[in-house]
Amino acid sequence: MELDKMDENEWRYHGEGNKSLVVSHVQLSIVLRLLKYPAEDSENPPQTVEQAFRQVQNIVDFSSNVMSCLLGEKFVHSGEVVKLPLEFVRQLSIKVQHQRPAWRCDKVMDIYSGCALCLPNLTSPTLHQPTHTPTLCIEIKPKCGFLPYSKHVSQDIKTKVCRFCMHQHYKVAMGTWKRRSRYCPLDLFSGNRQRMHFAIRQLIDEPQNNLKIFKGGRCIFSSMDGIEDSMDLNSLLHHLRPYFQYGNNRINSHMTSKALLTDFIQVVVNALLSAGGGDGGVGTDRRGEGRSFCEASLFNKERSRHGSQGSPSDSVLYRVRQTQMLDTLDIEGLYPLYRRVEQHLQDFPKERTRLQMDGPYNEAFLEKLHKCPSEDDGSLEYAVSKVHQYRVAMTAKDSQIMVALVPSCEEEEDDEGLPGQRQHRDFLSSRPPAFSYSVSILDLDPKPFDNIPRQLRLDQNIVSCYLRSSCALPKGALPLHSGIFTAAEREDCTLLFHPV
Ligand SMILES: O=P(O)(O)O[C@@H]1[C@@H](OP(=O)(O)O)[C@H](OP(=O)(O)O)[C@H](O)[C@H](OP(=O)(O)O)[C@H]1OP(=O)(O)O
Ligand SMILES: Nc1ncnc2c1ncn2[C@@H]1O[C@H](COP(=O)(O)OP(=O)(O)OP(=O)(O)O)[C@@H](O)[C@H]1O
Repeated sequence: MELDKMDENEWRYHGEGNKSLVVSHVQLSIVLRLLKYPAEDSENPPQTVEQAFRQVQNIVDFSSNVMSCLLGEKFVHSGEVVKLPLEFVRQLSIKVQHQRPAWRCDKVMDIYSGCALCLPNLTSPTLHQPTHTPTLCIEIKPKCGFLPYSKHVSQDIKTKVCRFCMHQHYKVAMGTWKRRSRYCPLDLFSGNRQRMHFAIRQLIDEPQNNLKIFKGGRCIFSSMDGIEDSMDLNSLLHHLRPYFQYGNNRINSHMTSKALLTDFIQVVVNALLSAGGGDGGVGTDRRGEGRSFCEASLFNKERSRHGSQGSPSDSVLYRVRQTQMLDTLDIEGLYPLYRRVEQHLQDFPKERTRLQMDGPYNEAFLEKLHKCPSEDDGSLEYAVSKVHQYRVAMTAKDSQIMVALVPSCEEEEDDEGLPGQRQHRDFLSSRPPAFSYSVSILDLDPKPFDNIPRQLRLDQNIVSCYLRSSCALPKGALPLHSGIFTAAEREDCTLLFHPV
């Protein structure tokens, strides 16, 4: 990529989140991730070019120096900061505007700084020859995979029902989504194949912003619009069928949609549980023991109690959850420590730099994170360490897991593998067909220190909204799933017990 010869026609809209917009190159396997600003700031950029550059550099440093150490290098691609010609960025912004979902247009792309993050395109890791099968890619935003165990938790319900399941009530009440998702992160992180299968099935039913599926780098399945559902299961099945019908005894046989979906989910589960050549083994995540089931999950409680050992210790799920669990105090226990730091910074504003509240995210930051007294000794250092740990946990709770799959026969032909990535590659020896895969973790940006009060307010709103919905239901009934199964819900449960 030659930065002085950038042409907007060589880039297309790829996707966006709350704070960045991503475009992909039409030929090379790379993406550019550009910052977004609130639309009201579009006339006056909220930061200088130097600040924007620092923000993007901080993202790279946080990912490569902090998150990569915690999550494992094999899963993390930190990318590099690039400085783009402003005219290119302006033309690009005009070009992609009509493809952006309306609900994301409260923010505009940064056209002033020219700073962007250049990353490998994890959804189309190989340049396909016409004969090659396009890569299938599944992106999951799993959210928080454990129940808080902190003594500071004031509401008992938080130790029984997970944050995601409670948040669903709040999101529907606020009009963010039309329907509640029946996905529960604790099922996905459980390491129990049936629970994981169930969780992914729920994501397919109601993807919200937790699931996207790509084929050859193009998004083929997602909830593109916040309110209207634009995903179509039949079209997804149509895309998947060729991947699951080749080989062995399936060449001429017709798979039912249910069997096709079961195979597909099984391949994803295998990838999520597998390791890239590490030592394997079952997780020994003692802090989460006995608290691995969310009472709002629809998955059969008895079954889950008898077989959820946790994910293997070198799997992506284990690493993400362990990092999330750096939030040891819960926002309720953390907030007073935030106040201690905030008070100190009000008295001594210059200390913000020494304490690395906004970076730089280097080895010294990692050391602050690790060197934390086990008990609160009333010190500023304790508070700073806990705040840093909490922010790292927040990043892990908001990250995405990307699983790229290539049928393994393709892989044998093309010994180059999945270029553009440091590989976590293995063969999945599930029932046919076999896939080779790579697993990555995206969106590892630092969460601002000043966001912490918002976290507390949101936590309170989520819990009170959930408790209000519980009061409206008959005694003993948990609000997410009232126990009265619809035909569709029963169907989902039977899918679990198909022979595999
Ligand atoms: O607070 P949460 O759990 O709702 O997470 C926010 C996400 O909402 P979600 O519930 O996943 O739909 C939210 O995602 P959406 O915009 O809803 O797709 C962002 O990821 C937000 O992060 P940031 O402020 O952009 O850095 C996330 O905010 P942080 O809490 O991670 O700062
Ligand atoms: N390296 C990459 N390769 C391929 N696709 C990517 C890559 N990085 C991001 N994307 C796509 O772009 C989308 C938006 O990116 P990202 O999640 O980083 O945005 P964000 O604004 O930081 O999200 P959030 O809402 O969590 O703040 C992702 O959901 C993913 O589909």
